[in-house]
Amino acid sequence: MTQIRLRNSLTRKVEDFHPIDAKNVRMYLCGPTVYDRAHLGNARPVVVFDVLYRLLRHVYGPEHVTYVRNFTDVDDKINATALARKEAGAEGSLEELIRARTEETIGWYHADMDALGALRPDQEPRATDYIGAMIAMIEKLIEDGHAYAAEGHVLFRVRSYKDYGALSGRTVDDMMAGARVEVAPFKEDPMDFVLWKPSDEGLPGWESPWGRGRPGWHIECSAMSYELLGASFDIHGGGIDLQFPHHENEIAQSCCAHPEGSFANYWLHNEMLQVEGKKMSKSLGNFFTVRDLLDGHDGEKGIPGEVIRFVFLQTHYTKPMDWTAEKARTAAATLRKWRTTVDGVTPSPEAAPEVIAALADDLNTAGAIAALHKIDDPAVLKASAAMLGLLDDGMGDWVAAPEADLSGLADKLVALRANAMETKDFAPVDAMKQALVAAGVEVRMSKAGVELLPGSDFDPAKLEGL
Ligand SMILES: Nc1ncnc2c1ncn2[C@@H]1O[C@H](COP(=O)(O)OP(=O)(O)OP(=O)(O)O)[C@@H](O)[C@H]1O
Ligand SMILES: [Zn+2]
Repeated sequence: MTQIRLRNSLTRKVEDFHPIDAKNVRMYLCGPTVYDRAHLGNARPVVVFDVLYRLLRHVYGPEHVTYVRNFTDVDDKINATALARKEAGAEGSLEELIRARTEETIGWYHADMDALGALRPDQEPRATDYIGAMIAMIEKLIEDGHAYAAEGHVLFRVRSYKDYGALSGRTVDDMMAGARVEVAPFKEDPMDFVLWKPSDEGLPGWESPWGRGRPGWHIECSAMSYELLGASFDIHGGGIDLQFPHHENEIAQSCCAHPEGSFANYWLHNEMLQVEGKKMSKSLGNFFTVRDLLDGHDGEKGIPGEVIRFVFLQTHYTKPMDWTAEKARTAAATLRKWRTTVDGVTPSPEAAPEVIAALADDLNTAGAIAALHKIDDPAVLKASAAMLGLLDDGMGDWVAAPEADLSGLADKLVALRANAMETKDFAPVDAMKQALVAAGVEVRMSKAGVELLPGSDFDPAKLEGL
């Protein structure tokens, strides 16, 4: 059996992965808060953990892996969008408008992530369906002295959990110095965080032993993962931005409420998609949505989901990355070439061992892509690309047969270059290159010859007159 190795944020080391039960390998990923369209950064964990899911299914068998990703459907931002609609004159109660907003957003999320070739998780629990489980967990924490009720709130007593900070590798005092902790009169300690809080009149709320209210964000994941995966499971994932405080708090809650378990044994964090060195995020306003990119926006043509996926996979998940149009162009050219090769081919039963080995080595997706480049057999290429969610028959619509005769143009460019060598006037070569690039064709010139590869924005009409 292939030995998977993963970088565990808990130990900060790449470790051999040993599941608790090879017949039921269990993974939990923090999902989106469903108040608006996902931005491109939100898609990175989805693609990264989709590759891990595919690898686990390959190694342990598809029926032996359980992948859970939640929807956070209770949140101030959801309430705010519904309130704004109500104020704008929308029909229905606020509750109905909130429900409509979350339903709509979940629909968008599914459509966008499907377009990126991500498999749906086995379970996609919604927080609002698990409020009872959250209340039960909070009651247990109070009973055991790890939490206390005050003024309609329930707070987790951070100093009651001695390992708090282990995931981030920092002490409580260090964390306090760096974090924006909310000081409130009802808190015993500023580090204590909310498990339950009162709901304002007219906003969603549930009856509880502490009055009408709603859960804090962190307890949602602890309760849902416990209900669906148990007190101990294998892998917990999310973006590095969630490591503190969200994941630190999840660990504290789960380990204190269920000391019989270990919660998650391996923690995996993806690095951020950045824009000019800063995390793409809603709050910084430096984002574009996955849908904008897929459909095209601001005069730019749309980028196929498969191309977006390929661009993500060229950077290791532990490294920050930028999105650039240039990366998309090169990715499209490669995919187009491969798609021509595998057209109509039945995939071989086995993926190439080099591709599996690269993925098993802490999801070395760039290494796996490099291995794909070396495969000669189209049937093996197709089977191997599937490990990365690429070259799927259902995702190839964007590759229309190029109507223009690119090989004729390549010959012409070779001739122009030969002539330019004689005359020392390279202007005609440059002009033709520019025209090709403007038509969405990638031009690769080497001593051996010229290769012309149509990208995702290839427009044969622009080649007229060349
Ligand atoms: N720029 C990014 N790059 C990679 N992953 C990201 C980025 N921004 C958010 N994520 C991840 O997206 C997932 C969903 O997060 P969440 O719903 O909290 O995002 P959000 O609140 O909409 O985003 P933001 O952080 O922009 O406010 C989380 O796993 C988070 O780590
Ligand atoms: Zn979570």
